[in-house]
Amino acid sequence: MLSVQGLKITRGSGSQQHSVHLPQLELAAGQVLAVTGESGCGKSTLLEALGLLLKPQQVDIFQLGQPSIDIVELQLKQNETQLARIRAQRLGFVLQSGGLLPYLNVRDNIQLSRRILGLPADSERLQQAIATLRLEHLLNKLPQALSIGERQRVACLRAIAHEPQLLLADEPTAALDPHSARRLFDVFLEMVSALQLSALVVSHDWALVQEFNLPILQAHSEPGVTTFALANH
Ligand SMILES: Nc1ncnc2c1ncn2[C@@H]1O[C@H](COP(=O)(O)OP(=O)(O)OP(=O)(O)O)[C@@H](O)[C@H]1O
Repeated sequence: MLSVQGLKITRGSGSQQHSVHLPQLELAAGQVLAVTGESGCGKSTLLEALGLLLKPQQVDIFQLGQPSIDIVELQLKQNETQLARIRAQRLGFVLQSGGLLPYLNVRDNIQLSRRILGLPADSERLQQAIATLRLEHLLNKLPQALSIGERQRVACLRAIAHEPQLLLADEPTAALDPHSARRLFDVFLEMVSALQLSALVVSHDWALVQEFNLPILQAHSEPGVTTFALANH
């Protein structure tokens, strides 16, 4: 669950300044939104703010998870310890860069977030997802021995392995062929439904977004300002 009102983030300064606004967003458990907009409009910036990696200049309401936590209060109090704990427990990230740890094999990369939280390293759900994404034969390999697309699939699985409440994925299918991209979305949506996560997925893949009938959070850009709002279906 995610509830946000009056979110503003400003990056850069002077003529390079760029503001990203999210006037309102309510995301229920089990709901997925596709985030779309042109390159440089602020999609990653928005995800970083919702992922507590970037503190917004302004935000009126920012509630996260179940039971709901008041992020505004924690940010006002600069309670970095608690914010870091929420990031680790409740959030899952798929970064554009993949972000796998190069010295851990695929199995350890996937299990890392579970181990950090003291959960059993493996779970039946995780095994199933590994099988669906056809990653079994890669489990003992290091990331450098994987193709870009394989790394991206591992990064996606790692983001949901600890069963977070909010998944933030930045172009998770960018490096995948259409068939693998579809399979990845299948796994995502299955996990979202099974775990009752909320998810925001940045995607330029219109065909995929339409095929899965995802509601869209659309960027509306003017010079120096981007506003995100739900698109009418
Ligand atoms: N660390 C930073 N410091 C200052 N400005 C930044 C920083 N990161 C991004 N920007 C600027 O903020 C704006 C939004 O960037 P952002 O990466 O969020 O866009 P995006 O929509 O995700 O782009 P893309 O689709 O190309 O990944 C851009 O003008 C970018 O140059």
